[in-house]
Amino acid sequence: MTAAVDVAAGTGPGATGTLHVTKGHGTQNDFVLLDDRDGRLDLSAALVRALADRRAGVGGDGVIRLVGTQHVAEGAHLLQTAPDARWFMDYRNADGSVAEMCGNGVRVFALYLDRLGLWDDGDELAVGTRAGVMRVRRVAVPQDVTDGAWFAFDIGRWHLPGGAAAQSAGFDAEVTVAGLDVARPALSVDVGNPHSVLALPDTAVLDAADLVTAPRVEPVPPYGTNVELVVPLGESVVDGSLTGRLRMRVHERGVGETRSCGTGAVAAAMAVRTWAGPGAPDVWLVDVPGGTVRVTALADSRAELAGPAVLVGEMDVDVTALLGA
Ligand SMILES: N[C@@H](CCC[C@H](N)C(=O)O)C(=O)O
Repeated sequence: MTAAVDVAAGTGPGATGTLHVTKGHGTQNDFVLLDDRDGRLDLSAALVRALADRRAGVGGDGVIRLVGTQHVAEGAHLLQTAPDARWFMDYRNADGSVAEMCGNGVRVFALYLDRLGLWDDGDELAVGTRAGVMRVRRVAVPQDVTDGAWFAFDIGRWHLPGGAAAQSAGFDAEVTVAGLDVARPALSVDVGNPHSVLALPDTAVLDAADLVTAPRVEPVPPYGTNVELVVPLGESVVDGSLTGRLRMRVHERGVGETRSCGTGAVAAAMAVRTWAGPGAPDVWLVDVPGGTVRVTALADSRAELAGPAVLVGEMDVDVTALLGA
């Protein structure tokens, strides 16, 4: 079913009609999904905020619009190199801002396309995003993890914006987190979107962090950043591979504290791997408040993200009531 808002009236105050939405999550990073495959909806920041509102709306950390790739500005470029990327994930944070990428969102989007009968290219599904094309496939659930359907994809190249200097120092920024006493060194990691990762000594300190208050990052990142707090938990053999394990909490740009962040898990694992130096595991299980995801370092500074995706239900939203509240 496609969106049925009165598009002539726009999607700001005064919009009318109903909007059919689906609610889903990946390790409890939750999203409101809209089917706008024909690209008729001009999704306003006001509508995103209203849908994401946990009291007066549907509730979510973000809103994901499914749109035909040919209908978005980035589409022509994406389709030139990946003509099979027919569907684009237009990702918005709960505050209405546009984000380049959402790792948990890609998996939930893939399940949504499957549910709509739009995953029609066999084993692999090409998803267009502002950070490039993600090729999603189904994978087995790792040993000792209980969630249902798992999906994996190569998230592309990650890099340290601070370059070789940041790599050898292990940090290029300082982050002050409420509830923790001092400013701590952090490493900036770009995974298509910006992240700042800081290590904490143990899980008691991690639990003491107040992430209701936005962490202060110096120097101030020009486009904002997502902040990940991590505690390395050691290494063991999982499914035959030496695997590192981390606990992570995250404060997301445009949202606040969330129960998981896929790109954040990649940034955290790659930061810890950088700090550990040669011999560090390629595979990392990242425990977040909402579950566990797996990050695998690939050749050529690429990384794979794997984790669960769940769709929990659908509803028709009265747009006038939503925006009028
Ligand atoms: N939760 C997402 C990331 C969503 C975007 C982020 N808040 C940003 O603004 O960069 C994930 O799973 O990666």
